[in-house]
Amino acid sequence: MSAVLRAEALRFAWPGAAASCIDIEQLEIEAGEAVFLHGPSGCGKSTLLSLLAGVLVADAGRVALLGQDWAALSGAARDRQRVAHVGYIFQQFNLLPYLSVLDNVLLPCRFSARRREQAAREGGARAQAARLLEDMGLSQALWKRQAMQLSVGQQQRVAAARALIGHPEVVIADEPTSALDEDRREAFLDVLVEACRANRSALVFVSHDQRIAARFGRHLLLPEINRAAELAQP
Ligand SMILES: Nc1ncnc2c1ncn2[C@@H]1O[C@H](COP(=O)(O)OP(=O)(O)OP(=O)(O)O)[C@@H](O)[C@H]1O
Repeated sequence: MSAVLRAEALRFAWPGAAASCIDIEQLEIEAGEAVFLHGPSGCGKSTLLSLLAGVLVADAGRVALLGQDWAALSGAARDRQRVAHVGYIFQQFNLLPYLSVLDNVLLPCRFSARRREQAAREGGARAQAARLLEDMGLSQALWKRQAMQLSVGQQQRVAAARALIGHPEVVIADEPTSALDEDRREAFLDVLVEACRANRSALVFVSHDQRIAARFGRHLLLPEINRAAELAQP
């Protein structure tokens, strides 16, 4: 089996912090796996996602995406690697506020030839963006609006469409359903989980919401693998 994400002897401390935030001996995530990552507030879930996606770089040990060690790349090369292979739904969405909804979704295809080529197999980037937005329940009337003019729940769904366009090998989602009502949440998960399953994208999904855990094939309680959390216990 080939892991799309692999962490070994991974250690990370936030600058100025007295102790490590992340200390994980080994973690492998395979293509097509749907991982529900959970644990108490502050246990390091978002930090781990940032390390897996090369937004943060390990202090010690290694994190590799598709066999490529993030630490071996320059900052610019990490950005290119991330946009080519990772769809990231941040807790704060990170949409470009003045760009239209549609242009936000198209961004990965603008910056990555790989994502563009993948989208081209399904009728082109614009057609795929349109399909994803429709699947997410965002009507065409919204597509030309600036992202900042959308509600929080609508922005979450735009961020998800942007993460999925061009079928990245890894989709990372940091509490992406927090602002959605129950119907929207279920529809959102239907689209996200099914898109990842169909494309064999690994999905790493952080949530406190145990009601949705059953949708995921693998459950990872972070304090069980994070020695830093264990050591931090009184
Ligand atoms: N930018 C930062 N600078 C310094 N410390 C940080 C930063 N971001 C997070 N931390 C610290 O790292 C620890 C883990 O935070 P993290 O956000 O990864 O936890 P989490 O499990 O995702 O929490 P939550 O469920 O509340 O979102 C916390 O102690 C937090 O204060």
